[in-house]
Amino acid sequence: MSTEEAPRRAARAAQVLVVMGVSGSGKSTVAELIAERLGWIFVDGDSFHTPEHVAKMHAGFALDDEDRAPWLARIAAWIRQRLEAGESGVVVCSALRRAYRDALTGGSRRVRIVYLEGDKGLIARRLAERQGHFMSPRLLDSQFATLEPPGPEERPITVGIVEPPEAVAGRVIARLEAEAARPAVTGAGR
Ligand SMILES: Nc1ncnc2c1ncn2[C@@H]1O[C@H](COP(=O)(O)OP(=O)(O)O)[C@@H](O)[C@H]1O
Ligand SMILES: O=C(O)[C@H](O)[C@@H](O)[C@H](O)[C@H](O)COP(=O)(O)O
Repeated sequence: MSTEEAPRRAARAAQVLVVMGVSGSGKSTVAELIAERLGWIFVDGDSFHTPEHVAKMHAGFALDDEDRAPWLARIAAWIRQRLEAGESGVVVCSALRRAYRDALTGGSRRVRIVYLEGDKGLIARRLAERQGHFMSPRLLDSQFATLEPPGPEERPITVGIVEPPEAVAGRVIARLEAEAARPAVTGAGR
């Protein structure tokens, strides 16, 4: 298969990737590359936050479950719209807890969790260098405390984040391609 054919293959059945992980794990950077390479619609879940919640996080206060519920509902609606329209997409969302991810997937196998896994030290260094973002780097401890890494029953595509973004994105796409070549294993799902 040529490198040009690969993305087209993955795009055949509409699906949505939820790129998750703690703040600074590289979600926005990597998800945008994945979407670009696959030609899928991209949205950053940060754009679904209210100005009040952006200000809260900027001030160094973590969101709680109550804060997050309407944000997750807006992202879930975006996901549903993509699937109903038969469009594939990539959405960035920290989706730290299992319950948040269940709200996003709605139990659909067409919504895939992509987990960017990295250690706190590396991510703290990247956050310290990140410019122009509202999120306070002081919230990293709280992000790790809230994180419930996805279990195998969630069928996550888990990738490390040590390599450059292009390589991390490439690993995710390679996993999707490998699964597309094994339809009997992944199944069409609902
Ligand atoms: N794989 C990577 N290698 C090196 N730097 C990265 C990598 N992924 C992201 N970064 C950098 O780390 C910072 C956090 O990435 P970002 O995409 O904003 O994370 P998130 O969306 O998860 O908060 C950014 O400055 C970004 O350029
Ligand atoms: O659930 C949360 O605690 C917040 O919503 C938080 O996760 C936020 O959405 C982003 O993660 C911040 O932006 P970055 O992840 O891009 O730093």
